[in-house]
Amino acid sequence: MSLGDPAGIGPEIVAKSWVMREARGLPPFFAVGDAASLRAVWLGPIAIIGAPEEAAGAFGTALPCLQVADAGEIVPGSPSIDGARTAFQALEVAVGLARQGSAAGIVTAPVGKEQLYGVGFTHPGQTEFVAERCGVSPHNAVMMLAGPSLKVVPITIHIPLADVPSVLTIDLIRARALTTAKGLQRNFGIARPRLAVAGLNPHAGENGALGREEIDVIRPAIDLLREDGLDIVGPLAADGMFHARAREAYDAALCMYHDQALIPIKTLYFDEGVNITLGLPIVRTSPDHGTAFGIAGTDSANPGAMMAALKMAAEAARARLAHG
Ligand SMILES: NC(=O)C1=CN([C@@H]2O[C@H](COP(=O)(O)OP(=O)(O)OC[C@H]3O[C@@H](n4cnc5c(N)ncnc54)[C@H](O)[C@@H]3O)[C@@H](O)[C@H]2O)C=CC1
Ligand SMILES: NCC(=O)COP(=O)(O)O
Repeated sequence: MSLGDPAGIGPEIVAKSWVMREARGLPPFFAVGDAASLRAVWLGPIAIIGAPEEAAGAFGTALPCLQVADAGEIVPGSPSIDGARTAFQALEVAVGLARQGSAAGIVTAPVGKEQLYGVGFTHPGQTEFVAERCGVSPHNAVMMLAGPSLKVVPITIHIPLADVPSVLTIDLIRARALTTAKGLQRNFGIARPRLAVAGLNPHAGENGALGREEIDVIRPAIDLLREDGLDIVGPLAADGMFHARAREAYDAALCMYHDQALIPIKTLYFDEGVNITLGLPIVRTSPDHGTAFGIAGTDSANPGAMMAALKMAAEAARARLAHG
C-alpha cells in the first residue's frame, strides 16, 4: 500500500492496521513510502525491504516497508512539498508493482490533493492517475464508495459544482454505468447487478418544472442502458433513495456529482467506507476519508476504513480469480 501524505494520518492507520492484522484477519501487505513517516507516529517494528518478495517473510513480526523516497523533515499535521513528492512517488511505485504482478492489488492511503497539485500531479485524483497508468481512459474508470449496505458511484467526480450540468452527458452516464455493472460482477461476484440512478435536480426535476437534465440526459442514458441489458431504474429523487428500505432495491446508486454520492456513504459508514476503482486491470482500494491533517500525530485516527480497504482488496482479488 502507498503511505499517502507523510504528514497525514496514512502512516498511523497503516501501522495500526498491521497491529490489528491477526485480530481482524487482514491479508498480508507492505507499505510503500518513507519509513520515517511511520517512525514519526509509531514505535512498532518496521522491516525495510528491498523488493516485494521479501514482504511475506517479514510480515508476521514487523511492518514491511519499501523505501521509495526521503520526505525530509516530517511534522504530522504540517504537509510539505517534499512530503507531497514522496506521496506521488509512492503511488507511482505501488501502481507499477501491482501492474507487474508483484502485489495482488494496491491500497492507497490518503493524499492531500492541494499538495499534490503543487508538485506537478495533473490528475484530479488518484483514481484518474491509476487509470492512466493502467491505460484506461478516465471515462471508463469508476470511483465507487462501498459500505456494508450501500455502494455509490459519482458520475462526475472532482469538478466544481457549477460545471456538473455541462459535464453530464449521455455517453458519460452510460460509460460509468456499464463499468459499474461489470465491476460489481467482477469484484463483488454479483451476477446480475441492480443499478439505481439519481436525478440531478430536486424531485428528479418534476417532469421538467425543476430542471431538464433528467429529461434531456439522464433518462435517455437509462433507456439506452436498458437496451444494453442492464437492470437499472431512475432517475430517482436523490433525497429519497438512500434510506434503509430503498437501499434494499439496488446494488449500487449512480449519483450525478461528488457530494450526492459521498454524503450518504460517509454519513452511514465513515469508519468502514472503502473507495474502490472499477474498470482497471488491477485491484485498487482506499479508505473513504482524507488526510485528516488536523488530527495527524495525535494517535486518534481510526484505522477502520483502512482495514476495510485491505479486506476489500483481498476479496476483490479473489472474486476476480473466480470470475475469470
Ligand atoms: N483518498 C484520498 O486520498 C482522499 C484525500 N482527501 C484529501 O484529504 C484532505 C483533507 O480533506 P477533508 O475534507 O478534511 O477530509 P478528511 O476525511 O481528511 O477529514 C474530515 C474529518 O474527519 C476526520 N477524520 C478523517 N479520517 C479520520 C479517521 N481515520 N479517524 C478519525 N477521524 C478522521 C478529520 O479529522 C476531519 O474532522 C484534502 O486535502 C483532500 O484532498 C480527501 C478525501 C479522500
Ligand atoms: N472524495 C474522494 C476522494 O477524494 C478520493 O479520490 P482519489 O484520490 O481516490 O481519486
